[in-house]
Amino acid sequence: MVLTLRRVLITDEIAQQCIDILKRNGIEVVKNTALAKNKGQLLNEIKEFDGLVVRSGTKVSADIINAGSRLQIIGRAGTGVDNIDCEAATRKGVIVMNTPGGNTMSAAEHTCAMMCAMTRHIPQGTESMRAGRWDRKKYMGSELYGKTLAIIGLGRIGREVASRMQSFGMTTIGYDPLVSAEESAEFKIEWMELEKIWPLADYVTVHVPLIPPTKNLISEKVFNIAKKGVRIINVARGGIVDESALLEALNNGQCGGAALDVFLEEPPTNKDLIAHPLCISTPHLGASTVEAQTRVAEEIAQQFVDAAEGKELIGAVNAAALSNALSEASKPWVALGQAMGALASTLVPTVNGDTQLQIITQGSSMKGAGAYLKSAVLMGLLKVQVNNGINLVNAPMFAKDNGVQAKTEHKEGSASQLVVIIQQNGLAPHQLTGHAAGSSAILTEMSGCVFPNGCTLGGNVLVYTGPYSTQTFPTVAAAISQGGSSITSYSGSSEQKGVCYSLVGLESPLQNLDAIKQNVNSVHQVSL
Ligand SMILES: NC(=O)c1ccc[n+]([C@@H]2O[C@H](COP(=O)([O-])OP(=O)(O)OC[C@H]3O[C@@H](n4cnc5c(N)ncnc54)[C@H](O)[C@@H]3O)[C@@H](O)[C@H]2O)c1
Ligand SMILES: O=C(O)[C@H](O)COP(=O)(O)O
Repeated sequence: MVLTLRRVLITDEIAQQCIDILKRNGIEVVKNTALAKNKGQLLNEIKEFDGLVVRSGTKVSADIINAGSRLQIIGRAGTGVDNIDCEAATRKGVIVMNTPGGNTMSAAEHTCAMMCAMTRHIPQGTESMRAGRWDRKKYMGSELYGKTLAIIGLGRIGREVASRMQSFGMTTIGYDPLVSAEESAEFKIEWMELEKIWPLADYVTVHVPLIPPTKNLISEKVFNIAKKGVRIINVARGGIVDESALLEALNNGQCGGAALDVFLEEPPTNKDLIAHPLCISTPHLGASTVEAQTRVAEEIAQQFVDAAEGKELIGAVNAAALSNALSEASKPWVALGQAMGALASTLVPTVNGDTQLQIITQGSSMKGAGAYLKSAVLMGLLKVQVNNGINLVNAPMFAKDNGVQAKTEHKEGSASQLVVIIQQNGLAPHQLTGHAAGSSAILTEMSGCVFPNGCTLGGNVLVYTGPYSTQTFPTVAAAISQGGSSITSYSGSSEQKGVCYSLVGLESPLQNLDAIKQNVNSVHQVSL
């Protein structure tokens, strides 16, 4: 899959470095931040661009993505991709990428700053002095020292917040379903289940993505079992803290303070929450530092350039297979997977909901390769049927839509190889085996028939079966020549149960296979 990035549209405020890097690499850039708030115009404009760069301000909905007839890549200069319909992008084969590490420090520092400011009433004190008051008694604070901070989400930002607040003398406890207690202990965070955390925490800070399990994570139920006066910090995403429950808890004293950088709707519509004397807030400023903005602008631009040059694909959130397809070591394996998928499609009457695939990686160097080779095999398998732009990004989704079941398995062993088994209900399974040699994809076995010298896969290939006969190849060769093509390679397999496979490389595809059909058991034409 080659990206052709000629024109890129930027619809949010991004540092100049992004534009400079893209332009230096011959990419035309249009920056129009007004489009973030004008969906109608964006729907119209997007048609003219190959790439789109946004921050959190532009809602990249399914209709915008589908209107982007030449759109190939969406870049998020930042972390959260919840403003991008990633499912719609994947379905259309559009890569979504972000720059997750670029603003970690800024977001962590903002979290800590808000925690301090909330605890010592700094915004309220500033406001009162601006109003000419000297309210020393009203703004009595408390110490962070000795208090317990619960960190929900122990990823990049959560860990940075932990180390900073530990230096204030806070005890850090936390939860993350993907981080073990042992790993968490390495960051001096005591891992606990959420139910245990709530009654212990003086402060709760959330650093999770907004996904269905984290929506309203901090709810009325949590406030009911939390320590009276618990303070809440949200520099992650609006919607993780239930804003109505928070307001209610601030009003009834169950919550002693809130520090919010992000909101369910931005700008926020819950004015009573923002106006509450115990709530301090900032307009989504977590990543708004010169350093973070420079980093994310440079990173997203460089990632676009590298992807366009086919060098590497960094930061793609919906294209694991494609990321691997650009690495030198994986490239021939991805090509092999696609070719074996296409050959597998010739072994069943039609690929449908009855089709089951088993993708087996063998050899220690292939451990973990199943995840991306599955996309490659599915792309090859479905390519013939799905005309509508199937690629390594959307192949698993098309497979799911078609009811194709695909399982991966890894087996240890000294030799590295890929095995694809295709089966349909009531029919015998067929197995294909292959490996990569240098930059070539080699098929060694097809349905029990062995290619003694291996068959190098690629290009337009005619696959025919029949009993071994010295007569068959000359008649097929004559038909190819009459059909206006010529032969570039030939591989014949051993005979198994009276059948052998022949793979004939063609200079150009044939329009009609009728002349060949008369002389063989079966014939298919595939592009590998
Ligand atoms: N306010 C800002 O300007 C700003 C800046 C940067 C990032 N963010 C946001 O901060 C959040 C965290 O960013 P990050 O870079 O640390 O992400 P990350 O991916 O490094 O960490 C997120 C962690 O949350 C964990 N998690 C997922 N589901 C969970 C659940 N149900 N309970 C507990 N933990 C769960 C994940 O396992 C992961 O470890 C994201 O929502 C991001 O969009 C906001
Ligand atoms: O997820 C992120 O990276 C932050 O929320 C920053 O968003 P922003 O780029 O719109 O400031």
